[in-house]
Amino acid sequence: MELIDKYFPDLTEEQRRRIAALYGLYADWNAKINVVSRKDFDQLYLRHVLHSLAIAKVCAFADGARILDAGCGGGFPSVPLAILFPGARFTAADSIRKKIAVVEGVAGALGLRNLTPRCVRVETLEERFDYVVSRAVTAMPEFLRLTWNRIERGQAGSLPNGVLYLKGGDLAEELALTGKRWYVYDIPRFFDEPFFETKKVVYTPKK
Ligand SMILES: C[S@@+](CC[C@H](N)C(=O)[O-])C[C@H]1O[C@@H](n2cnc3c(N)ncnc32)[C@H](O)[C@@H]1O
Repeated sequence: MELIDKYFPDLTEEQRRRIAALYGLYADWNAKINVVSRKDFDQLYLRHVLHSLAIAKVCAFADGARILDAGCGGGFPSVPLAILFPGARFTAADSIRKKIAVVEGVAGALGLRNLTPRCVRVETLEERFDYVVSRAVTAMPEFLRLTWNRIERGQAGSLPNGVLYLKGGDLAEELALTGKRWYVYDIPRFFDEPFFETKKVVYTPKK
């Protein structure tokens, strides 16, 4: 929790309580359904919670913003973001039922009413979103094929609507293949921990 306080010193009591509760909730769920690699579970706050919150350092979502977490697995990045932005509305989508069961369990225990877990393939969704957030789902050209049509033009936060994706390593070639203009934010601009050394938030607006 100190790690989160270090970079997000202005959390409300409710946000702190919810973030602090994540460890116990994921520990219980992960014992039943493995959604967070057991070898990095003791680094849950660094590798999963803080990593997810890097998106918040790039874009602040307005109240009412509609955000899709495409391929959310156990709820990253959407669960930490939904705690941080209680006025925004998150849809956490994954095609694997047992992963969605974990997200339902965690969100239910936290009383996180601004997050809706959905067991669905994202390319079959019919509703529109202001932003798509994601981590570790598929290569970017394919990811955009799955999600781009779901995004509505506009601005429901500090950046124009678009895709915000957590990525690592050298991505110039992969991003170039999409034919879109990308803005790359190195996470070490926000967080000091060596874990983030090569990690980035990449963003493209829906124009
Ligand atoms: C490596 S996991 C990452 C999970 C989470 N985003 C994280 O970073 O912890 C990739 C997830 O994407 C989901 N996924 C892949 N393609 C999908 C699709 N077309 N629709 C919904 N979920 C998908 C998989 O089921 C899997 O849970």
